[in-house]
Parts: sequence; C-alpha cells; structure tokens
Amino acid sequence: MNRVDYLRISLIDRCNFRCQYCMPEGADIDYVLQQDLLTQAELSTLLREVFIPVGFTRFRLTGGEPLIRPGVVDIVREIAQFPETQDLSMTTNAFLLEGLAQDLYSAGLRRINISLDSLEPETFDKIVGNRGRSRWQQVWAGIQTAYQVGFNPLKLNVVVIPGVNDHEVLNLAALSLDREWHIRFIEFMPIGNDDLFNHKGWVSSEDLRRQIRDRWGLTTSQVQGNGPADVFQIPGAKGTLGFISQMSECFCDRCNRMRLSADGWLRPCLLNEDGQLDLKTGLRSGVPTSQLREQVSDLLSLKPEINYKQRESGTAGTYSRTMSQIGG
Ligand SMILES: Nc1nc2c(ncn2[C@@H]2O[C@H](COP(=O)(O)OP(=O)(O)OP(=O)(O)O)[C@@H](O)[C@H]2O)c(=O)[nH]1
Ligand SMILES: C[S@@+](CC[C@H](N)C(=O)[O-])C[C@H]1O[C@@H](n2cnc3c(N)ncnc32)[C@H](O)[C@@H]1O
Ligand code: SF4
Ligand code: SF4
Repeated sequence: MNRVDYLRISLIDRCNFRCQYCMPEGADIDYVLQQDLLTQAELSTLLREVFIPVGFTRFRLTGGEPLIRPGVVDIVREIAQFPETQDLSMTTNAFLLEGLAQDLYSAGLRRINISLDSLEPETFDKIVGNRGRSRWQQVWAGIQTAYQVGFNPLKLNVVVIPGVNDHEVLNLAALSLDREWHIRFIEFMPIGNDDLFNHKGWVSSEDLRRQIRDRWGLTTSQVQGNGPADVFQIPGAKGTLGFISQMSECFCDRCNRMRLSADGWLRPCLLNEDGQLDLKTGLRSGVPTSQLREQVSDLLSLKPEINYKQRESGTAGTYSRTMSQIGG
C-alpha cells in the first residue's frame, strides 16, 4: 500500500479570479463564513497533534487562492518550522505573488506551482474572468519574481480546454526549452463546472504528447515527481513537461494524499466524497486531539477502499464541493 504522507491544505475557499473551469462568474457558491475558517492556531494544532503523528510530512497550501488568506506568510513560517516538515509547497494563481514572493521564501517556502493557462493576455483574461482589467501582466510578473527569488522547482499548471487554449500547447511547452521551468498539462475535470465540461470536454495527455513529439521529440524525464504527473522532457530542454491525466489514465494506485478544507473537513479522495471527517467541529467542541488522531488513523486505513475507482466510466460523479472549495 502506498504511503499517505502528503496533505493539501486549503487556506481559504475564496479567490480573486473566476476561472471558467473552476468557479465561473455567476456560479452559485456558498463561501465558508469567516468564523468557520480554521484559524492559524487550529491548523497548527491539527498539524502538530494529529497529522504529523500519523505520518504526514509534506504539505501543500492551496485554496481558493492561498495568497488572499490573511496571515499567509505567518502560516508558511509556522509550518516550515516544524522539524517533521520535509516538503512545503504552494499552488497559486500568482496574481499577488510579485509582492509576496520574497516574504514567502524568507518564511521557508521553497517550491511553488503556478496556474498559467495562456500566454495570450486576451485568452488568459477570458479564462480567468478579467472584470474589466487585464490580469496577465501581473501574473507574469509574479512568475518572474518567483523565479528570481529562487523558488525551485517552479511549476506552471495549464488546464487544457478544447477551443479555448489548446492551440497554445506548443508555445507553452516551449517555455521549458531554455528555462528550468516545469510545465504541466492538466486534463480538465468535471467538478462543479457541468456546463463548460459538457460543452467543451477534455483533451487527452496522449494527444498533447503527440503534438509535442512531432515538433521536437519527447523522452521520459529522469526526474519523476511524487505526485500525479507523468514527467517527460523535450531533448536538450532545461525544464520538463508533466502530464496530469486524471481523465484518461489512472494514477490512483500511487495516491499519497489527503485534503484538508479551509473549514476543517478532511477529504480522503479528490473524486470520491466518502469518508470525510469534520475535524474543526471536533476540535472546537473539545474532542481530545488523541481521539481525532485515532479517527484520522482509521481513515488512513480505509483510504485504499475510498480511492477513486470509477475511471472506466470516463466521467466523475456529482460533487457537493467545487475545485476551489477542495483546493484542487
Ligand atoms: N485526480 C487527482 N488530481 C490531482 C491530485 N492531486 C493533484 N491533482 C491535479 O493536479 C493539479 C495540479 O496539482 P498541484 O496543486 O500543482 O499539485 P501536484 O501536482 O500534486 O504537486 P507536486 O507536489 O508538485 O507534484 C490539480 O489541480 C489537480 O487537477 C489527486 O490526488 N487526484
Ligand atoms: C483549485 S486551484 C487552487 C490554487 C490556485 N488558486 C491556483 O489556481 O493555482 C488548484 C489547481 O486546480 C486546477 N483546477 C481547477 N479546476 C480544475 C478542473 N476542473 N480540472 C482540472 N484542474 C482544475 C487549477 O488549474 C489549479 O492548478
Ligand atoms: S483555479 Fe485557482 S485561480 Fe482559478 S478560480 Fe479556481 S481557485 Fe481561483
Ligand atoms: S482521484 Fe482520489 S485516489 Fe485518485 S489520485 Fe486523486 S485523490 Fe488519489
């Protein structure tokens, strides 16, 4: 059985973008109320007294948009200082990164994954919902700053949507040629976005690899990650190309993670809502952390049964939480 030691922590379910595939403009989303967000102290208690003792050592901060969480730098500093923390990373849209990159690095964050779905400002703004102002330049500046500050590896996430940004796959892949950046193409998943998904569907990683192979050639990279991405490289390129193929291929057999939502629900599988545990209510109602630890430990032993198994059907089920609420 795979070791489950990686926790994706959503710091907030809100976001300053409205990506079409995640939380489209006008979507009816119930946000977590301020008083229901795990506080930094509660998060810290859960990590120290529940998650670390049962074996979690790698943490990813996500959201919504983690950089709009008040106190995000302090949260990073606290988690980075746990002696057991072996890896601390963040997934962000980078809109606020230019001003925060140095502080995050100084606080102990060393690696970062940034969503960048397009190199064309107009297409980008259409995807993220520009609300009357262009966002691409500021995101690009955030990426450059992160690079200069020294985040390594620097990964760029691209959700590929047919008819929206699939014409840019070669241009995005080319970013890996002379920069040590890791571009990852993500198959679009049907979570909380039925309209767009039914209308546009998804492009398989193998189709993308074929395009890239025809242009430059493609080899399996020596460096494989420990997440869901299959990693390849254009011969001679400085960076790599990753493919996250949750629709066309199965990587659940190497699943190593669980997710903690901003309001303290522990979710054992992204694509299956079974088994979720409300840790915040337990903590606030005085349940001893030793008991919460036992509950998490039990859930860990049930995880293989909960791991997603309906892949053959080609689509996922209906979910009560959107990707922005789960944290991707
Ligand atoms: N189905 C599925 N998709 C996942 C899982 N983890 C990540 N993904 C997908 O991969 C995308 C990118 O994830 P990131 O937040 O960059 O994290 P990661 O790729 O696990 O990160 P690394 O630790 O750098 O390998 C997410 O938005 C999801 O679409 C998972 O456990 N299951
Ligand atoms: C939910 S976001 C949260 C972090 C941050 N706001 C960001 O966009 O990087 C995490 C990841 O989920 C991906 N994502 C969101 N909705 C998706 C979907 N329907 N299918 C596949 N990936 C999705 C995003 O592209 C992003 O890389
Ligand atoms: S993908 Fe990230 S940036 Fe886009 S709406 Fe979702 S949470 Fe926000
Ligand atoms: S779908 Fe579930 S079991 Fe599969 S990799 Fe993602 S979290 Fe793990």
